[in-house]
Amino acid sequence: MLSVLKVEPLTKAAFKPFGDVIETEGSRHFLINNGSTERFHRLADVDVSAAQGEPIISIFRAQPLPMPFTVKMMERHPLGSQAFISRGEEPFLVLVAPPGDSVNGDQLRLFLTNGRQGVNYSRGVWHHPVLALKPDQEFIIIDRAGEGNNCDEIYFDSGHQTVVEI
Ligand SMILES: NC(=O)N[C@@H](O)C(=O)O
Ligand code: NI
Repeated sequence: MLSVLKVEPLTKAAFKPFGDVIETEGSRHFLINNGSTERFHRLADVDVSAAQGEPIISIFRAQPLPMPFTVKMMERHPLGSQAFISRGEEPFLVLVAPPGDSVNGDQLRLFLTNGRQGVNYSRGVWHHPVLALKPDQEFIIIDRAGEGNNCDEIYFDSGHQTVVEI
């Protein structure tokens, strides 16, 4: 059986089961620095303290997958959240499924960011590794360093094929 995933626009409400949308639009903010700066405050929480984890900041330089592609696997980070913020105003794809012991193809949700949004996957949320849309697309990553296995992967058999195309 083959199903083609529908691309959804990324909104805070739609993404709530999976984590946070990191954006200025519609976000709480207030003036600081004597009125010269707007602070868009606590857009997401960095949840990495399980098993004495520590928050780290990295940069990913990613290459796009050829489109359309068949979803072969998903991963999750059971010990920490993971945030992706595109360094340029570049949209990217976000493929997620709710936390749980496994992933059914019909639980997959595919979002397209508007170029001014990042995402913070909550701990344990299934997601596809970063899905860049441009060559050498760079992302600022905020996630966990520390002991323990923080990456579970799940591979789909060829029975139910889910295709991503935009
Ligand atoms: N492996 C790694 O650091 N990146 C993945 O977790 C990912 O979500 O891209
Ligand atoms: Ni990840």
